[in-house]
Amino acid sequence: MREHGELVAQLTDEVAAWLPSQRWFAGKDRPISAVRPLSWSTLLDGDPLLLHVVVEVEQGDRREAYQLLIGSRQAELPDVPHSASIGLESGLTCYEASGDADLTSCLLDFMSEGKVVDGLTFEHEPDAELATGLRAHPITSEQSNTSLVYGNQYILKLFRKLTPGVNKDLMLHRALREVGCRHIAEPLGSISGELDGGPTTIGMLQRFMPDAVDGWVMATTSVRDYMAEGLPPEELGGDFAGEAARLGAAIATVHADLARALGVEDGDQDDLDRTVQAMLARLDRVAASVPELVPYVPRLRTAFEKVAQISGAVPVQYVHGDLHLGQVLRTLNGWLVLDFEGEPAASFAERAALRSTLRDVAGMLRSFDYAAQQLLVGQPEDPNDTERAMAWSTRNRDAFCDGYARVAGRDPRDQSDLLRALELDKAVYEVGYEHANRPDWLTVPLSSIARLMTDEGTS
Ligand SMILES: Nc1ncnc2c1ncn2[C@@H]1O[C@H](COP(=O)(O)OP(=O)(O)O)[C@@H](O)[C@H]1O
Ligand SMILES: O=P(O)(O)O[C@H]1O[C@H](CO)[C@@H](O[C@H]2O[C@H](CO)[C@@H](O)[C@H](O)[C@H]2O)[C@H](O)[C@H]1O
Repeated sequence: MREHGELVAQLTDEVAAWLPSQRWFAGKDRPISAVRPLSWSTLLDGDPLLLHVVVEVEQGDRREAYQLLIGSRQAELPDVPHSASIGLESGLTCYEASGDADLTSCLLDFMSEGKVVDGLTFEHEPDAELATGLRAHPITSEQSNTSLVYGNQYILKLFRKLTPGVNKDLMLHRALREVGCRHIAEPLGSISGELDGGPTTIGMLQRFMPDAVDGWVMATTSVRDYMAEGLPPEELGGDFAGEAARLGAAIATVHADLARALGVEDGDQDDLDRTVQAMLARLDRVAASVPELVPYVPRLRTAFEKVAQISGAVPVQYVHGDLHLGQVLRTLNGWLVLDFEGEPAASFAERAALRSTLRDVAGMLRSFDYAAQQLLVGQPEDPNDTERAMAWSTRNRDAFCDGYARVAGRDPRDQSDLLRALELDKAVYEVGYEHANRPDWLTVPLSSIARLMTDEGTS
């Protein structure tokens, strides 16, 4: 089909060896059996060369599509991290090019010009005028995709694992912008290609907030202060509870905006039954690959089955789907919510499904636990540290729920069975996520499950 297919085909073994060391590669739980190119586009020709490549990664019965930006030069590796090097092929140095600012500026230029380049469509949103010629650097914070910041003005997220169709992140950002939501970074452009015969979003451009700090950084700084000082949380300079309450209020506002933009449906018993089935299925799936989860399975099942007995309808709507502290940014003007893509491992249908807003509340409550516990990872067990970490978590979880309740007019803690089950379901998801992505962190969700199972999960 397009030029440079031979180079792409020759690189597959090198790509297979290189993928497992990439933070964004979500298949670290199984060996790779094959890598096959699905499509490639030449974005810059000559020396250097920039190729956009979609590969299918086969791991036993699992097949997933990932996108790569491959740079290739006759010279040695340019100034990019050593880990970017993929291999030498036909005398060319081939490397992951997202860190090569000489190559990546064309992505913004193409969006600004609204170009179609070798099968990829670059667009700006109808009312957006984009600057050109800006150089980009990849962000360094924890993330499942790869984001490039252009001149402190724009941020382009390249979705690594691809699912066919318009990405939910882009779809919900557009809907929220339509209703004037104050808590999102404005969507400005997108890149799409083709996967499984249909147009598929591969990148989204948004306004970059240079003055922003992400919630995870703020929260973990506060935890560190708390663990180091030995003072009650409210006496600390870095107390996070006020922010946690404002964050709760912002999330309730985003939920109301999503409902205004895209509607709310009355949930029924079938919805609850489906929720329980999905929780049980996820539990079985994760327990089958993570033996450490197995002892908790019977009690987790009981907590999930309780959801089917909830009386009264639980309304459903579009929600964020994977809300945590790394998905929210504190700017000078308040909290912004990022990344409405949903859980990276979920299928397209799961991400598109309407859900209870409590799912997002549960996600954020889990994140307060994570922030509190991450300092303990790899440390010898000390009950005092654990107690302090949990005190920080409880204080901030309560503040978040208070802020949410003030705006929503209903307190999420009032639906305790559903909230607890959703939190446990999220923790089960995290066990699977950590097992596949960050095995060293597996103890974080596992210890939460152990605790939630013994203390009946009061928040
Ligand atoms: N508009 C923005 N302005 C400033 N920083 C941003 C913006 N969007 C994302 N970020 C930074 O990038 C990080 C990852 O973004 P996110 O959309 O959550 O990516 P991923 O889906 O890969 O996890 C965030 O935690 C935040 O630090
Ligand atoms: O941000 P993503 O959409 O990529 O979400 C995935 O990665 C997250 C980690 O980067 C992961 O979140 C888990 O770790 C966070 C700390 O790094 C913590 O705040 C979250 O509560 C915890 O779930 C997320 O689950 C995963 O889908």
